[in-house]
Amino acid sequence: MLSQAISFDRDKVLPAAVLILGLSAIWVVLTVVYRLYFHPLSHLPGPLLAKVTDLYGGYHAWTRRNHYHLFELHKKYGPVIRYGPDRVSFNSSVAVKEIYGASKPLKKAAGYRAVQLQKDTNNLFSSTDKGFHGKRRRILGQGFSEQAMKSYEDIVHERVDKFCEILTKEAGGDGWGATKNMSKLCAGLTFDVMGALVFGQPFRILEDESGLSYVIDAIISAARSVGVFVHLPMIGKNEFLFRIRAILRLMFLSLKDIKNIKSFLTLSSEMTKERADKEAAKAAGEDMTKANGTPNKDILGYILNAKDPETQEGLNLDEVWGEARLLIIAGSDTTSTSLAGALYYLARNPKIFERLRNELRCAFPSEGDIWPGQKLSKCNYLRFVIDEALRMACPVGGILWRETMTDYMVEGIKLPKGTDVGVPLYAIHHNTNYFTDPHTFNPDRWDEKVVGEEFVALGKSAWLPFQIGSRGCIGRPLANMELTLTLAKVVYSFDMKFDEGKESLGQTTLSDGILEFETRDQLTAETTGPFLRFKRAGRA
Ligand code: HEM
Repeated sequence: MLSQAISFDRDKVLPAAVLILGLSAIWVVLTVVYRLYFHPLSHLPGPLLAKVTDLYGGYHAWTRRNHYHLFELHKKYGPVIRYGPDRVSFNSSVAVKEIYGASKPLKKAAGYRAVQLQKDTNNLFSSTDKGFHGKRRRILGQGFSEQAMKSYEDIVHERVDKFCEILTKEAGGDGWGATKNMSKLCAGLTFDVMGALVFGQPFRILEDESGLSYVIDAIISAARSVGVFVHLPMIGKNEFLFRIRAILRLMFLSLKDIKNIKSFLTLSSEMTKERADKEAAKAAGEDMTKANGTPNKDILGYILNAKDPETQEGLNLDEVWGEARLLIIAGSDTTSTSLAGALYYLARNPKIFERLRNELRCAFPSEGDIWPGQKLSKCNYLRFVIDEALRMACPVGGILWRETMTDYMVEGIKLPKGTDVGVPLYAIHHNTNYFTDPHTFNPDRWDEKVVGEEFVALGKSAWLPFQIGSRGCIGRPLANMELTLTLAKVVYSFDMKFDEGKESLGQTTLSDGILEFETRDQLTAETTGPFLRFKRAGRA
């Protein structure tokens, strides 16, 4: 009986399986042939596999060297590459304007849904809907106004001073402090600043007192999967894959990572609730303390009270929590990468370091006089050093995909509706059409008096660490405040040198043997080092 049943099943199942396999194989072959020879983008150059499947880009995102890979590919294939069946990468400033400029018929690509932090709640960063984004940006924008920025100065200043204090902690008889892994220390600073600015209380990671340094690990590990998913449009487009993305994420996480992420979720939820309760308990404005004659608040203080100027709607607690987490994530890694990058290039270039110190010492009688504001923004060389660090070690070095909402032309190339397009930031920042010797750290390239107005304008057209347009970085003024203040204070007061045994850590060698500070791209970046030692410097 049993053998009869099996043979009966086999008689039916086998041909069905063969049929399904056969049809699938035909479907795969037809899809490949279509994508290679008949697709509207089939005439564009690019790696064969990328033309056939998005898994090619997904794989390179997984290696976290996608930005370096795109740079090499553009060198090989030219300014336009097909980097997925329906994806095109452009390496030109014309494309920057046509893709990211204001009022273009493009929106964030479907891959961004992967950045959605809560199940069904979008945030400012993840939303692909222009209407939703406009409303949300009007609300969050109130936490980044000029007046708001002024009110944050005290908090940032306090954390930067703590950062400086740590540099020569444990100094020996020769005055040189113990070696510091600057990626770690800069992350401590920027996470502390974001904790203080978002929730009104620093995480105190710098002091290593609070036991909250796991927050950094949690965010870095969570970013790994996001950095891959954002390059896999199927995760945003296919509802099933989108719903199971939490399970897919497990492939990128260890048990420790999961524990850290869970703890961060609980912590941020509790801090948001606590902050909202405080705000509710007081009349608006009652919790302001005076600093420099301006009201002192944190970002949640603004967000909790903010209303969309057009609709008068505010955010509910869940939405506030989502935005709070987004701000911690978006505002910490990015700024710490730029800071670590700038310190790496300053340590590598003692003449540039000295010139910067001279500028600062002429501008300020003592370190204590360094404060955000006009005097600091007039330090042009400091600005050039930061802009150059943001070019070389761009914290978001990959490609930020946008989807065409109609048939659309970029660089004269007709793209069907639904095509993902973008400009890879690392690649354009190292494009010789805009930057001579692009792998050389040269702040003078931003000085009109040295290279001329035209040349600076050319560079600026291809410099977009904060992205441009309506989806550009909302936190740019805050990042600028942190970067200028920290670098000014460090360079003003400290000598620095590499730890000789660890000098080569945290660097990468590109294909032609060029050495650079390594950024491991996972939408934002993970970095190591530089490993530096500091000593309080006397005044000549
Ligand atoms: C040097 C530091 C920073 C760099 C290089 C940077 C870079 C960027 C870039 C390239 C984008 C566009 C991303 C995209 O199109 O997908 C962006 C967006 C964003 N950034 Fe930053 N960022 C920095 C610091 C900050 C800080 C300090 C904050 C918050 C306090 C912040 C919050 C955000 C938010 C919320 C968005 C989404 C804006 C929107 O879609 O409207 N960033 N950033």
